[in-house]
Amino acid sequence: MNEYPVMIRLKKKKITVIGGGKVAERKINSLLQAEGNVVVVSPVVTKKIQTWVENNQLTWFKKEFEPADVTSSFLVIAATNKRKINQQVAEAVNEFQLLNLVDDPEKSNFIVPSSFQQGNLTIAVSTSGSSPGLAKKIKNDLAQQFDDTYAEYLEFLRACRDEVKQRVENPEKRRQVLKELLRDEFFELTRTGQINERNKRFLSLLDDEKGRGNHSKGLA
Ligand SMILES: C[C@@]1(CC(=O)O)c2cc3[nH]c(cc4nc(cc5[nH]c(cc(n2)[C@H]1CCC(=O)O)[C@@](C)(CC(=O)O)[C@@H]5CCC(=O)O)C(CC(=O)O)=C4CCC(=O)O)c(CCC(=O)O)c3CC(=O)O
Ligand SMILES: NC(=O)C1=CN([C@@H]2O[C@H](COP(=O)(O)OP(=O)(O)OC[C@H]3O[C@@H](n4cnc5c(N)ncnc54)[C@H](O)[C@@H]3O)[C@@H](O)[C@H]2O)C=CC1
Repeated sequence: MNEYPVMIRLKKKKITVIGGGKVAERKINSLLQAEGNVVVVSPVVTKKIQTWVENNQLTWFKKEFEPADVTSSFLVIAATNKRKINQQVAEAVNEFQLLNLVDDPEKSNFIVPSSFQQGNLTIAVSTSGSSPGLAKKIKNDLAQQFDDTYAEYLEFLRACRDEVKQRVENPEKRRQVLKELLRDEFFELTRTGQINERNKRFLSLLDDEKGRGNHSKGLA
């Protein structure tokens, strides 16, 4: 069976993590990056989780798991070191809730890939649980390759995309201009800091398309 990869928007969504150990800490770290409203249920938590509590970045219920803890959660992670407790969490959720058991991929309806972000670029690697360690290794290799030039390049591409949407009506021409921006030349001009030259070349692409001398406000 293949999983279906998605990018979930968690902003302000209630997320409940049962357990507050090393694995819970790792999952919470990325949930906070996504601005989820994180609630932790655990008698004990790591130092780092305590720091997040002190900084009001999450809510901690210092207690053992009870089924009522997960009734109103959008997403639930069972991350205790006790298999039996994690199974009880699985029994407490309904079929419409997102559920991850850190020790039982089969009973989870989602698993977490190894991922990193470089600006608006997200690279996520999954092995469907075959080897989380390999997923991490591949992610680390890719992180070397996709340096911060990509974040800057993506900002440029985003601005161009907005401009093209406004100014080029013909869908085929739109696609053509957007495709031209993926040429190595535009990446290299970004990498070497030749921003004026890069933006000028973009505008000339637009002018070519329109056949007249338009000038952009955003990227001129
Ligand atoms: C199925 C899945 C469910 C889930 O957690 O979503 C799952 C399950 C399990 N992991 C286990 C072990 C380890 N997990 C890691 C690391 C990560 N594990 C992550 C995800 C996933 N782990 C999901 C599948 C992802 C996929 O394959 O696509 C990452 C990618 C994401 C994250 O957790 O944020 C994160 C890397 C983060 C990063 O990039 O830094 C390491 C390495 C390390 O810690 O350095 C080890 C030790 C080495 C090893 O065992 O390989 C065990 C055995 C526990 C035991 O021994 O009892 C189970 C349980 C089982 O297999 O049944
Ligand atoms: N999916 C993954 O990426 C990985 C999963 N694992 C699995 O994750 C499990 C947890 O690992 P760690 O975080 O290292 O363990 P840990 O021992 O550091 O933390 C366990 C946490 O569970 C809490 N807990 C125990 N009983 C509880 C209860 N009744 N209600 C609420 N919280 C309770 C403890 O207070 C503690 O905070 C391991 O047993 C292992 O099977 C391990 C490595 C990676």
